[in-house]
Amino acid sequence: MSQHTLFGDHPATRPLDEVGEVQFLDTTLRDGEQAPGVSLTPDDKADIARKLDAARIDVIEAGSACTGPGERETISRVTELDLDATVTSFCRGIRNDIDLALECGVDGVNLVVPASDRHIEDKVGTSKADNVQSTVELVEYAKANDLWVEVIGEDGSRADLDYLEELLGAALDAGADRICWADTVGHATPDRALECVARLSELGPVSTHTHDDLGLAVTNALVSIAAGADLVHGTINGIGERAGNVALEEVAIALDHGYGVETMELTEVYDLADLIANRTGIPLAPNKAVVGQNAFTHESGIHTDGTLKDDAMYEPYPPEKVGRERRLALGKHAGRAGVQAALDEHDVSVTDEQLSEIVGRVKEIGDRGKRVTDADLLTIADEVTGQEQDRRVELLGLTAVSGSDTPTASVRLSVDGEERKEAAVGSGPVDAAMNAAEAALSHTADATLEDYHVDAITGGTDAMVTVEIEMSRGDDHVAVSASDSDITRASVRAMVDAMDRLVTDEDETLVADD
Ligand SMILES: CC(C)C(=O)C(=O)O
Repeated sequence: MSQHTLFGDHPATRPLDEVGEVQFLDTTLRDGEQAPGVSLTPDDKADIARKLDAARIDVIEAGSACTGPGERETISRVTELDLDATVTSFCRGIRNDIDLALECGVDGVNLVVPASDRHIEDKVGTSKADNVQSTVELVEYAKANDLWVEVIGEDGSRADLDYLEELLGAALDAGADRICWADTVGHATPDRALECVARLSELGPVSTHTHDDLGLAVTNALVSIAAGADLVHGTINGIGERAGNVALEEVAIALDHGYGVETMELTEVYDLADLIANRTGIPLAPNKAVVGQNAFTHESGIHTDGTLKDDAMYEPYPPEKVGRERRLALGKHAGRAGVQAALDEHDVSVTDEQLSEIVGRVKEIGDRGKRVTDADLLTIADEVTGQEQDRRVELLGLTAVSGSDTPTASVRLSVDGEERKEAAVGSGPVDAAMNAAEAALSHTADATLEDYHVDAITGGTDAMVTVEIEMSRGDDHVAVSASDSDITRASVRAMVDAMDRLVTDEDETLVADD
């Protein structure tokens, strides 16, 4: 027996490293969109679906056709993309829901029928026998319309298991392609997941749909696979009702890293997570597994030193595997090795004594609860080495106007003593001001804004905000932060400071030729 058997030698489990193919059904566009406050436009759904397809997701549940005409338009946008993935709609146990799904041109339906007494009697108000009968008729109807059909027993983890077997067995007998065990309220412990999925997998192909209310969604998905499930439902970033669905990227990396089982294209994971965070407005927690900002960032002296000696010292797998890069951050736990590495990155040479002083000053900033950016480090290094340079790019003035008309902004900069003024429009005042600053600087140097991030430091409408940006120019990267009570001013100041750092080559002429 393999060492990789969950629950030891429980007769109902199979070794995860011997499971062969495991498919993914992504429900970011349906269960993910059911997270409070999330509403995706047709363009959002089309962009996300394209990315999911590029990441080799097998089935994309594009929405619930019964929601209304707007939702049907978004599902149709996805079906028109002609993706490799099977595209489905969620349908309640109502014939009209299947008709509405057919109008959207889907390949299949995820037919949800009640499974627990609570759902059958108190929610739907039917009997167990009628529920089986209507499920059979709905499956036959959907199959007669050439649809791929998965039948999901809602609240399956709280259902009577004998009844769940009867219901889903009848669905398979009526022609359903697969059945799904749903832990609708994230209530199951791993042993309950094992018991249910093992029994259902005796009937035919089984999917698993787990929620994270007990923080067990990934565990229960893995246990389900060990018990016989061969398709996992989930969302990217784990968004979804309440505490969310299982995060597919976490299941994917656990299967790959722990058991050598391949599922989705892992190198697409980070871009996908970023896109979904942006479009749904649900940010990624910094400590989120796989895709959080800190997942491959090392700050403490001991970890940075270890990582510089051996990349794998404090990482289970390399960041490139999931489309990311490793970062070494500076803060109160910084050590000499980390600071030296950061200085090397910016080609700054210092003596041992100067390094000690720089480390001390970096720690002081960290002790005040602040992150130490590249710009902070370079300013400290300039002061400690006595090589303070005159600024070459400075912000002289900024005006931004927003209201019911298109937001506009103008900025006035000094570049090597020459005054530059530009105006621009944007999607908001910050965007307009950043566009204006970019226009004023573009005669100077081609730089790219890589990252932009805002944090409110205090509460209230007069909150201080810190804007952190990362810019690159050729091979040079610089991270800069600026704090202000005005978010537009903080953004432009950060951008101008970053440019000032990126154009310090002494031989470069910044004044435009007229
Ligand atoms: C599959 C369906 C009904 C679902 O979202 C759930 O049970 O959580």
